[in-house]
Amino acid sequence: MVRAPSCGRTELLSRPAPRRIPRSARSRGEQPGPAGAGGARPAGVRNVTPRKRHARSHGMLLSMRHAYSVDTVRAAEAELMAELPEGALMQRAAAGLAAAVAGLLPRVSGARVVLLVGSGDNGGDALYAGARLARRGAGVSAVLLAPDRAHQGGLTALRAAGGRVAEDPFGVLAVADVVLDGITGIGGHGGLRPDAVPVARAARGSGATVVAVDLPSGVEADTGEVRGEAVRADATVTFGTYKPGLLVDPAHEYAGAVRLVDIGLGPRLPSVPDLEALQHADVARLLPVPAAESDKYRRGVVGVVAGSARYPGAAVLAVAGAVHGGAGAVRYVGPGADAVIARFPEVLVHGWPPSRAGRVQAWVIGPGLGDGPGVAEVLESDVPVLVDADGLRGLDPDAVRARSAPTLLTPHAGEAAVLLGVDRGEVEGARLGSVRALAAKYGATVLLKGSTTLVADADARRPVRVNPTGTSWLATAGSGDVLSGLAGSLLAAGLEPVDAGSVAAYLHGLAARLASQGAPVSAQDVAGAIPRAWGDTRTP
Ligand SMILES: NC(=O)C1=CN([C@@H]2O[C@H](COP(=O)(O)OP(=O)(O)OC[C@H]3O[C@@H](n4cnc5c(N)ncnc54)[C@H](O)[C@@H]3O)[C@@H](O)[C@H]2O)[C@@H](O)CC1
Ligand SMILES: [K+]
Repeated sequence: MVRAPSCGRTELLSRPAPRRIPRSARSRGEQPGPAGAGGARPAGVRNVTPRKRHARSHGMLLSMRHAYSVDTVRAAEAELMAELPEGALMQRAAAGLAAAVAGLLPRVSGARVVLLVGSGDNGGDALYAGARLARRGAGVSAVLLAPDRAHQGGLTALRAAGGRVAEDPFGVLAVADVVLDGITGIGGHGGLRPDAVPVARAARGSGATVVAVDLPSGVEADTGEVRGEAVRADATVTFGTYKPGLLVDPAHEYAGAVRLVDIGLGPRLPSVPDLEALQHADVARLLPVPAAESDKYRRGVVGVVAGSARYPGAAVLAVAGAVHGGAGAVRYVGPGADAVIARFPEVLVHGWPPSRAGRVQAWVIGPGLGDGPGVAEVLESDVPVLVDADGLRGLDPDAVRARSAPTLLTPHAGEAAVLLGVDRGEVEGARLGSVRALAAKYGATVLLKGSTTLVADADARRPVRVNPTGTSWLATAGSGDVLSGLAGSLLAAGLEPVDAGSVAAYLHGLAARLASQGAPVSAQDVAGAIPRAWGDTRTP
């Protein structure tokens, strides 16, 4: 039996379990490395009571998780290596890797460990970690994908520790408990090469727990793209810092639970990362808190233009998100006023046009709007505007660029593809590039919805935010409407667009997890759980 490669969560599969950990039992996320690295565990939120224990056990009280590009990592590593004895950094990586793997095994002694070894230092990490495990009594076999170019020091260490080179790769893989994927790390590009594909597939099909070294081989570290075949890991042990690909789909999906091992890189990394993920403490810090003398205008009033004869429910759901989003009041303009009032009597409803609805500090326009009017008019206002769903159709970049106040666009991949004039698959495959391209095209902040929602600031120098609380239960009709109302409310409360978008995505995902408890959840349930999610982030 092998422990669940939870890394970020400490559960052990306590009953006899297959050597392969079922996906449903795998957690996703990170925790500080054994040497106390500054990472955070996943915002996985399954066990919600008692709250404090839950928040702590998920590491969500820690703040911002950062990811850096390969070039930045290499520069930081070079600086650090220049001050350390040769090979010291790799030994740190290998020690952290071996410790993480040992933590997955009930007993290291007697465990069957297979190393997939490529031609670079990623293979070196695997070999040195294999040597450490072999010294503790594991049976370690190395499958060399490029025998002439395998890391010589690592290979010598493995042999000296009693490990061996496998003569029958598929034979050893068939009976492995754990496979370490050391084919490529940050030096890999373009998916697995053909010779690596059969062994990667055999590892996946073997029932062994697959642990990726630094990154799942075959994924693009900088972008999260997967351009060919890649290793599907149950867990990834990454060194020094997260890489963007570990946090962004589709690569994120290949990484399994991610654990960060501290190799001392932190002080060498720039203060501004390429990508960042909020954690509980960050969200708690950003959430608006009404002051003693606050009135509704000081707290912010959000106007919602949503719904149509065809989609009346969208109005109710967008308003539901807005009501729970921290603004002092919600105004509604559109054909769904009766339904909105029936559900939320506290909402102020107004006749057309939006410009005569009274003072607002932010507008949300688009959910369920159909072909309804209003986008051009709302864009002319001098307050922040969030444009979602139908409001995005035919959206004029010049009209957005000409605005005096910020704009937040919240497309899903299909809508983003139309705005960019590309196929939906292109956006889904290259989410980071797509969200940046959209932000540049519109001069706006863009929230690209998905399992790893991304928020790119209008200012390209700022890091893209990736949301860590996403859950597939959110793929339900109307959940985007709730998100737009929630983000709009936060905009009205005075958050910057990038904060409003990323905090809304965080609360939205957390609310879905709290409401779902692993079962299907409706958009209304998600809206109803926002206050719990809000409170959860503030729980010390
Ligand atoms: N630089 C350092 O100080 C440290 C590096 N470390 C490890 O070193 C790794 C980077 O090592 P390298 O720069 O040697 O690069 P990698 O080992 O990641 O990969 C480069 C090698 O893989 C081959 N390759 C590239 N694309 C491939 C593909 N699609 N399929 C198969 N083979 C492919 C290349 O020909 C090259 O030989 C990190 O990911 C990390 O695991 C760690 O030991 C920590 C310290
Ligand atoms: K790897």
